[in-house]
Amino acid sequence: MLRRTIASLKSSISLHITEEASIHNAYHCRTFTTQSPLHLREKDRICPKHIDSVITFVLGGPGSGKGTQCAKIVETFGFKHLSAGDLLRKEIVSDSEYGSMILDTIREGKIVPSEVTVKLILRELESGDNHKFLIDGFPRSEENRIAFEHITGSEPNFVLFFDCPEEEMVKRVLSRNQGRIDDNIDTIKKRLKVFESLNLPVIDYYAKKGKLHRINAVGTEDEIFEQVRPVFAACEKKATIT
Ligand SMILES: Nc1ncnc2c1ncn2[C@@H]1O[C@H](COP(=O)(O)OP(=O)(O)O)[C@@H](O)[C@H]1O
Ligand SMILES: Nc1ccn([C@@H]2O[C@H](COP(=O)(O)OP(=O)(O)O)[C@@H](O)[C@H]2O)c(=O)n1
Ligand SMILES: [Mg+2]
Repeated sequence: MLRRTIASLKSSISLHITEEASIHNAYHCRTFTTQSPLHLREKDRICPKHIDSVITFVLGGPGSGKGTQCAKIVETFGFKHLSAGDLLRKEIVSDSEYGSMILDTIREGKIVPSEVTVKLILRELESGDNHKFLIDGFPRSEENRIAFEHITGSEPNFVLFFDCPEEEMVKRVLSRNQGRIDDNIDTIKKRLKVFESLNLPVIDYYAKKGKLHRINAVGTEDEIFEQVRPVFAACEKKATIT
């Protein structure tokens, strides 16, 4: 099914998804018509495998501590961690057709086209048996968000936002020491601008939908996790009750 999904995505997703039949091969079940912000008349579909999934988006500026807190959530609550940035970096070294485009985009602090990123995320959602996912660093733009919703037919159960002052983010990124091509002051400045102009609207969108959990990202890693823990504990409790 995964191969079919990827094949159909390759041919159909330039944000003008018209090949309903090919997507329908991979996604059947509930369908209804929606009018999207991109004015696409779409069938919203839910992948059978995702019906019972818990999907959490983890947002925040560069260096706000998303990856660090995701590791703690994985350890404590057994989620599978999908970092959009890591998936894109793996794609660069895997000789993929998109590698050089992704490298250039990351070096410039810009956002990789949604069809590429969503495809990589979908591949991970489809693999393995875990049904609880943390999708870290995604969606980073309204285009990312809309593409995910259209392609998977799903929305996140909830969204974490690590709210961190810029100075602190810059300090953390500059001392991250992971050899990343985008962890330099020039690219960080660009990433912060992109965060403000493209990612904040997504955060606002989920706040308005009542799905956003804002976390104060200043403090020790453990202090921050104590704000994160109740969000997931409540989610576990709800799953036990229902
Ligand atoms: N609460 C914290 N206080 C200080 N440094 C932190 C904290 N959380 C993470 N870091 C460090 O900041 C850097 C960026 O964290 P990371 O989790 O990679 O952020 P993001 O994924 O949001 O870019 C890393 O070097 C990490 O060890
Ligand atoms: N949804 C995404 C996520 C990351 N990216 C790219 O990957 C880079 C690194 O993302 P990341 O999530 O690993 O970065 P951090 O916020 O963890 O520092 C971003 O600056 C973008 O260039 C993207 O294009 N689209
Ligand atoms: Mg990260």
